[in-house]
Amino acid sequence: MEDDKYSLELNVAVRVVHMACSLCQKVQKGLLSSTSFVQFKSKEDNSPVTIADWSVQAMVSWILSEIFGSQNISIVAEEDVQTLSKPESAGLLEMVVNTVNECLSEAPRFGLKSPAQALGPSQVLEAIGRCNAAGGPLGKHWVLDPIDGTLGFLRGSQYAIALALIDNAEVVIGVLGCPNYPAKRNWLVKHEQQSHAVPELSVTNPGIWEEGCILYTRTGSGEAWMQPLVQGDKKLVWPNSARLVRVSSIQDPALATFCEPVEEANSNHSFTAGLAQAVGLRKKPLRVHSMVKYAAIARGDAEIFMKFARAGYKEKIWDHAAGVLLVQEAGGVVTDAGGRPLDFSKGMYLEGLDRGIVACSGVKLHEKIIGAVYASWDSSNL
Ligand SMILES: Nc1ncnc2c1ncn2[C@@H]1O[C@H](COP(=O)(O)O)[C@@H](OP(=O)(O)O)[C@H]1O
Ligand SMILES: [Mg+2]
Repeated sequence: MEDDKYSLELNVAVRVVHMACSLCQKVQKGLLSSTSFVQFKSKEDNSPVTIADWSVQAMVSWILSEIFGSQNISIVAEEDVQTLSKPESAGLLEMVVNTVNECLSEAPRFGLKSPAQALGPSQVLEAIGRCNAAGGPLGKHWVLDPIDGTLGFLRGSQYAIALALIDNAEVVIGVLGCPNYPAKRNWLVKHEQQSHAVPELSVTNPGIWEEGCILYTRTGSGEAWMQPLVQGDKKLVWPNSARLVRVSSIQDPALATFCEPVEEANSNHSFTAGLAQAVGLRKKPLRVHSMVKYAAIARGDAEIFMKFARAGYKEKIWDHAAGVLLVQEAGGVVTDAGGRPLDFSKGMYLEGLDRGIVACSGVKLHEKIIGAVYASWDSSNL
């Protein structure tokens, strides 16, 4: 691969995800310290959406459009603009506009340009609405989950900002912002040792949470990088003490840690418990909201991530693209439960996904899990 291929895209993506992390941290602090109504359950599946989801989507869309040209880019992102456009949402829209403008005014701190004038409501709505591209097999598509794990965000726990670039069906760039996942190595493992009874990764000591991290990678590089978040009002200096991360070298199931969603509704915990027993995993599952699970595998803090959604649920590309590339470039393997690569060519859904998703630090653990799925599927209720 040419060394500089996608380098501008990667550079912009990392900077804009830093901005998004800063935005989310501010909104999360506000959320946790007040009872004001900033949450809005609106989606068809009744999942929560907050002013931070819309604000991040508007801000990222505006920056990408400024740099690459709004006519030239295709963005596939989670949030739609309908709810926010309704007259009864005027108060919410005002909060979003203010949040977006506050964040954009700080763009120079992250090496990007602020707008000449603050954006108005119609510009903000337009930026959100522009992210309704369908994706598909041809051309370049940016894929954004403005806040993945909104439930974790609302609970003051783990969430992620995920931005990926797909080029002709291949994920070529992956950037994951993890504002509550400290850059300190082995932090997760230490946390686990301190909280035997609570397998969910949650906020226990706010002091150590201040430093989140951003992980990023480029296809074919064989490298994944981590940067600490920019603190306070400091400037982002590239490459801002970025360091290489790598998957864990543990191959013995007895020593391996497996991650899964916190919510039973999003993945069948008893099925994965059966798989864990079948392959000889001894540790309790580490339950984490959002794509921070992919970050944990890429950083070597855990070895396995499994997700088995209920039959009929269609996984979305923005929930996986960035994380999958990060794990792969950091040395790991990600497939569906049939052992096939995930197909990012079919639009917003991972069409044809076989049963579930299995991400591992290495092929040996991966083969064991896939083998156990084959052995136990017919007797499961899934
Ligand atoms: N019934 C379901 N089954 C599986 N995944 C679901 C689901 N409902 C929502 N999700 C997805 O799971 C994501 C959260 O992942 P996790 O459970 O691993 O934390 C949600 O992302 P958002 O929070 O961005 O909506 C959503 O995309
Ligand atoms: Mg999501």
